[in-house]
Amino acid sequence: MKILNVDQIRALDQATIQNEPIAPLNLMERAALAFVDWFVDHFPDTTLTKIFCGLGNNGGDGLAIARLLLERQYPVEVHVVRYAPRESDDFMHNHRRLKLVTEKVNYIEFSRDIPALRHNEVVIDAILGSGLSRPTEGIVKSTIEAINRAPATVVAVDIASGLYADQPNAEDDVIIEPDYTITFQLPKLAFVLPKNGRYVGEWHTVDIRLHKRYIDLAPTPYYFTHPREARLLLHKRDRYSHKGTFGHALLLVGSYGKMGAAVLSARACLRSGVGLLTVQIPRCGYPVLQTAVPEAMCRPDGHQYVLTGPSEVEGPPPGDYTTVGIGPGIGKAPETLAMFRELLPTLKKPIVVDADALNLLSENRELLEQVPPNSILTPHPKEFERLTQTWKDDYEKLGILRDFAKTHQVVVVLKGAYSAVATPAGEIHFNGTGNPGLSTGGTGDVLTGVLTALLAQGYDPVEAAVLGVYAHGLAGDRVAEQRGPIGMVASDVVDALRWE
Ligand SMILES: NC(=O)C1=CN([C@@H]2O[C@H](COP(=O)(O)OP(=O)(O)OC[C@H]3O[C@@H](n4cnc5c(N)ncnc54)[C@H](O)[C@@H]3O)[C@@H](O)[C@H]2O)[C@@H](O)CC1
Ligand SMILES: [K+]
Repeated sequence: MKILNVDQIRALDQATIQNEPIAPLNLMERAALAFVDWFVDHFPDTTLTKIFCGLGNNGGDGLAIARLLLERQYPVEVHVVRYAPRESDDFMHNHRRLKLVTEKVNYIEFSRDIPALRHNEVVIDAILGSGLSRPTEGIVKSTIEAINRAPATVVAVDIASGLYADQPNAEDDVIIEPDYTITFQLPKLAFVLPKNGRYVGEWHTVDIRLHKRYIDLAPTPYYFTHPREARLLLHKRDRYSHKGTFGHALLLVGSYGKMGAAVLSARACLRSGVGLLTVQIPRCGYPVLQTAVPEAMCRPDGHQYVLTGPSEVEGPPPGDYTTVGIGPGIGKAPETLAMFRELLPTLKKPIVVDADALNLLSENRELLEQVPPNSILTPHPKEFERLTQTWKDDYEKLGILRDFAKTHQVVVVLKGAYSAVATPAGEIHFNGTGNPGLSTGGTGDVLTGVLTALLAQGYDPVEAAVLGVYAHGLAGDRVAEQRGPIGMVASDVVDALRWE
């Protein structure tokens, strides 16, 4: 699904109002209803709910939510933060409507008006939404600080008050730290940026039937991979297919002391549907690989400890394989660099480049030009920084990422929470699967195996990256569900891969 910027979100609201057509007040009612449906499902017990409203349309949503919850017998307290003399029209309409249901609306003008908040209460934050245009200050700031100090559960309407939807906040901005964000229709860019984690919490979109045609036509470089979209990428298997149909991949992996990386990438490659797999490892890894991964063919390198290229076992040149995956555990020995340098010009089809192969690229930048177009590079942020430059915030990082993918015509998977897949066309697809349990040694090697397998099966490289990252994260989520994230190891992730 698309991620739109604030101007586009505003235009989308207007397009919905004009084209459906629907009165703005009714659209607000629809948004409030969608929020309340989620809320009632999630908080079925009628705990005391304190709703904090600003004076714009986010506040209007809050007032409508208050009325709808009161109608459902929820004990609700409304607190309007009166930071300015004027309210929006739809705020005023909803204020009048609320007054028909309850007399009790509280106003916060001074700090002493801020109510106490207890741990068994739920706070709904409807102070500021996507209309945020400056840092929070005065009574808005004090109210947010009080909410953040409180032990109550906090649910933000649309976006946490004080958080910009599509531009960086200053370090000292005061922003709501919600447990949940319930946002309308589409996620906001701010939600998928690592620095904002605590200003988003767990986020969900609720459908308020905004104008589909506007969304379809709106230009944006940013996408979030919906599970439905990821599943659609999966190739169906013909019952008459044979192992040749799914390609023959070559993995160049491992070195003395890092043969685990070779095993993990090989096992993940096989578990991701590759037809045939050959793994080239330094000679010392031969018994390891033949024992741990009997399904793979093995090409022992001429060198005992590191990869150098030549092998005693006859085989086609790397360029003849359907694809090549290189990097996990290979180290940076001069002989390995020499091999890499010789190898690249012989490859014409997209490959997967990871780990130490990326570090070799950073240290020998002229090699970047030799990487076959549409190859997939899978750096974590440190590796990406070495490949490019440092950034001052997540937004600048996205710019650098898009430029890099476009300039070098490669697909870059920037790993982390919400891994970002940058395409040669300059788009970025954020992934939502995965959990902190994946921050453990070897999970990157697993991803290399997954992506290599998908390329071998003929997936378009962008689709391979989007689907592979999604499936890898989902496997991690399955493991975390079964055994918790802390004890998760990379082999578990291999075993939990499923393609359906
Ligand atoms: N436009 C629509 O049709 C819909 C809008 N919806 C809601 O409307 C929200 C956007 O509403 P608004 O555009 O009124 O904006 P907000 O409610 O976010 O902000 C209200 C006003 O506060 C002022 N403001 C900005 N930064 C401030 C700050 N730091 N301190 C104090 N005041 C500040 C701005 O002048 C803005 O007009 C969305 O987040 C969403 O919750 C929903 O009802 C869905 C439909
Ligand atoms: K809000």
